[in-house]
Amino acid sequence: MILMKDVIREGHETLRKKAAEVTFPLSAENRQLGEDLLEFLINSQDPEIAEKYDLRSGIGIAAPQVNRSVRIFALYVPNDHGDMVEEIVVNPKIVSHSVELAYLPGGEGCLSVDRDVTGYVPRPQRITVKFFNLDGEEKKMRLKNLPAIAFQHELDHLNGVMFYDHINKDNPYFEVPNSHPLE
Ligand SMILES: O=CN(O)C[C@@H](CC1CCCC1)C(=O)N1NCCC[C@H]1C(=O)Nc1ccccn1
Ligand code: NI
Repeated sequence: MILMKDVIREGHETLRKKAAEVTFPLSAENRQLGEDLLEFLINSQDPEIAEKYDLRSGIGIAAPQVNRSVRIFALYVPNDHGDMVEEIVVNPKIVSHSVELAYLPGGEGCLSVDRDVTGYVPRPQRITVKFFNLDGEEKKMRLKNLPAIAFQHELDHLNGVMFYDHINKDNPYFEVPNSHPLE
């Protein structure tokens, strides 16, 4: 199982690399990696397991965060209806996005960042994405609000981008035009 000791922190060069696409059929280790990433999220949101193994709660985690520079991440995040978006995402692409932006009113954090970085991280509120599952089947999905923000935060990790790269330097709480805080 993935533990916090396996999560690399800012300053580690892998967090700034562009991760490589994976080919199908997946190698045994890439399939296991995808399963381990999702398992980490589920564990991290279980109070007993999280306390037992000292896990920081996560709604997403990307392979580069455990020092594997491949285009795989997992999501385990509630949508607006309270249903969990539970996905192992391989070779993702954003195919279209809204003009409207959204951001978490409390800003974003990251399991690879052991400090609070204040400021809004504006991202398209709605996205249409394409990716493959572990079996190489292509999936197309429309996401909005928290699942959309999480997907984009994880996709950033595959491109060596950290959430604070998006924060307006001059005014971290800059009310980005056409953007809405997620209530
Ligand atoms: O790359 C992946 N990571 O770095 C884990 C991050 C990913 C999320 C950050 C913003 C969007 C995706 C993560 O899940 N967190 N970051 C550290 C604090 C805890 C946790 C979090 O934001 N939880 C949360 C947020 C909103 C609602 C409910 N829970
Ligand atoms: Ni992160």
